Amino acid sequence: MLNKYARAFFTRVLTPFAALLIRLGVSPDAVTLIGTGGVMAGALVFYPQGEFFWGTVTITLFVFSDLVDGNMARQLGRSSRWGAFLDSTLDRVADAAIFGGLALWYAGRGDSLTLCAVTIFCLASGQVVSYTKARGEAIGLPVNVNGLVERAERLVISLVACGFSGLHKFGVPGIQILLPIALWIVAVGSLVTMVQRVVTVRREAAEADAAASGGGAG
Ligand SMILES: CCCCCCCC/C=C\CCCCCCCC(=O)OC[C@H](COP(=O)(O)O[C@@H]1[C@H](O)[C@H](OP(=O)(O)O)[C@@H](O)[C@H](O)[C@H]1O)OC(=O)CCCCCCC/C=C\CCCCCCCC
Ligand SMILES: Nc1ccn([C@@H]2O[C@H](COP(=O)(O)O)[C@@H](O)[C@H]2O)c(=O)n1
Ligand SMILES: [Mg+2]
Ligand SMILES: [Mg+2]
Repeated sequence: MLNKYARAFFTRVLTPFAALLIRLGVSPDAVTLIGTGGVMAGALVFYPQGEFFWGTVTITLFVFSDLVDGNMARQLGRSSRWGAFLDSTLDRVADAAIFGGLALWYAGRGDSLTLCAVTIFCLASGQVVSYTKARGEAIGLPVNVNGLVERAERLVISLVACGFSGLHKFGVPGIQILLPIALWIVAVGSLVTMVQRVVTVRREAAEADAAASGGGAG
């Protein structure tokens, strides 16, 4: 949904910044790599210590690089297969760091085995959601479904809740409840999305196989 409706807005907003980076001689791959490094650092340094506000601020500064790198590649007329591979692969790394950092918090001083498990489920199911599409497309299917909770939704729900939960440390009472609520929403939403994509791939695969065997018989 966000990918459909918010992308155009962010493309407009980020295009001048992407153009500036190009003029400075920065490459799209460098933006992809630095952005991922920044997200990983924010997540793995701050979240395991329960510093959700500063972790989220750091991650937010870098996560938009994922919209800038593709924008730069398109402005340069240099969108490439390698760039698409690098972008998607490092998305998985960044997501693993975000939910991994939160899982480390709950496994340690956050002291909740249940929320640690829910967070690990968010991490794993998010990766599987992305894999279903990548694998479906790799076997030649269109995978004509995005599903309820894509990556942008997973990130926005988790990061907004994390950032606000972090205000607890600045004296806002009760606000830390937002993070567990968000993690449950992302977990359930990712499960639904996984099922939506698997069902779509199953239908598309059956149709493609039927068309292929029908074509062979004729
Ligand atoms: C006082 C309170 C403190 C608050 C602290 C700050 C809170 C900040 C909160 C949030 C900021 C969140 C920003 C998140 C931005 C996410 C941008 C992003 O990375 O989007 C990813 C996506 C890129 O698409 P790709 O094509 O590169 O990726 C594909 C995707 O990963 C596929 O995954 P799948 O969906 O299948 O699981 C893969 O399959 C594929 O391989 C891969 O290539 O970009 C988009 O989707 C575009 C839409 C971006 C929409 C961003 C919306 C940000 C909106 C709101 C920010 C809200 C801020 C509110 C703060 C409130 C605080 C007061
Ligand atoms: N280093 C990169 C990163 C991305 N691309 C191209 O952009 C597409 C992704 O666009 P986003 O707006 O989602 O970032 C990707 O599929 C590549 O075509 C690139 O070439 N090099
Ligand atoms: Mg990108
Ligand atoms: Mg990306």
